[in-house]
Amino acid sequence: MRRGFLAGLDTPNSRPKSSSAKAPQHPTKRTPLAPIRPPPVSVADSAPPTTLTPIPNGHVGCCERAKTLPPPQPVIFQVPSKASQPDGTITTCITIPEAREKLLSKGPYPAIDAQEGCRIRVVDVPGKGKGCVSTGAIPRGALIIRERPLVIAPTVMAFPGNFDRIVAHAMSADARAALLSLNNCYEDKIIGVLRTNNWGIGALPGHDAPYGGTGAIISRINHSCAPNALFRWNEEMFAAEVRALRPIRRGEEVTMCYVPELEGYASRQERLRDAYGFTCTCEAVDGLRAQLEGLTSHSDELPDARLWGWARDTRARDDALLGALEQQVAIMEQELYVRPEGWLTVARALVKIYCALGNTVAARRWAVCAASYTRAATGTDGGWEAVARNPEQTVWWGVRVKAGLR
Ligand SMILES: C[S@@+](CC[C@H](N)C(=O)[O-])C[C@H]1O[C@@H](n2cnc3c(N)ncnc32)[C@H](O)[C@@H]1O
Repeated sequence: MRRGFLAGLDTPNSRPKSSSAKAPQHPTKRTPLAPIRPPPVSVADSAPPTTLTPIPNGHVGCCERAKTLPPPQPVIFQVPSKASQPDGTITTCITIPEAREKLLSKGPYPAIDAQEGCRIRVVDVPGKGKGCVSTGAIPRGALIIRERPLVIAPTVMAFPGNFDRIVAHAMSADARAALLSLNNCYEDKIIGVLRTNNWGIGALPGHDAPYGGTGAIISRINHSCAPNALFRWNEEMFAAEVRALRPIRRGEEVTMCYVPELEGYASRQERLRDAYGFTCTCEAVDGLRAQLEGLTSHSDELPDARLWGWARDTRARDDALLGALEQQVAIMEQELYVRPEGWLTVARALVKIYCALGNTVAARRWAVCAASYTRAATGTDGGWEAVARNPEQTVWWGVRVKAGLR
């Protein structure tokens, strides 16, 4: 059974409680498709690692009890310190001494303004337990919530047998109650809650290993294979952020994808069942998703050299580069695909092409798209809003026209 980022480290409590339940048959017949990324490396397949590959953004079935790794030396401490922020959420960090020093020396971290960063509320969602719905309309790229986690912990670690008790003891009564109120699809108490609710935050300063963060509200966000929101760890603020991947209506459920979206339907379902104990019934399927992987421009943006070559090539047609990009756009729209990396490879190239062609309307449209996806992924627009305002100011503007090609 392969689960999250680890396989072969099963313990009696490391399977979701309901994972043995037979999955309901999906109404449509689906063809399993090859994953876009190589399968995760199993720790059990190799010697105990000295460094671990940081997990990509997104949910992971994590915080495994490992039997084969050396005894852990976790340190548990609070960030930011109670003294610096008496009223804010204090994060209980489980890490190694080197990371502790780095994290504490980078602080004090700015306070989180709960009003600025919370456009969702937790409600009961039929068939999913609790979930989050938006309290108002949210444009693409906008901040939905910024939250300091209750706990951050490595997702791969040999946790000691008394881990639950040690962590619970280290936390304040309120934080412990908030953590333990979260959904838990495992038998283990705290490790189970972390595994059910962690979002990948990547490596910590001082420890090149994958970590996950669990938050009181962010961890209530349910999964969709066609999500409308994206998780991001803001290291400077020591906070988790969720941003909109497309415009979200007031009252709409906010969802994020717990698994790689381009992976085949069967594989996504398997991961969700194995790590989170549920079968996804959402609409997003695989019709054309595999083709996104095949389109070179999905992972490799058209290089500027090629764009310049086309822009100055008297024999090339104006639409020579547009066909593949438009095909990709059509597939992404049809498949409800919203990952910024896919859209940005297309949008950035289209801005340049339409600038070269001197097409203000189209250049602006794609610059707005690039700005909002960049904001969703990074928290800033990356300069694309200025391009959207004045595409004529870019170096690409009218290149084909100036070259006497039109
Ligand atoms: C991180 S929690 C999300 C919040 C959770 N629904 C709650 O009540 O706190 C993950 C768990 O939510 C449930 N869940 C998330 N997405 C779901 C979905 N699309 N369909 C059914 N259950 C889902 C599963 O039980 C999963 O283990």
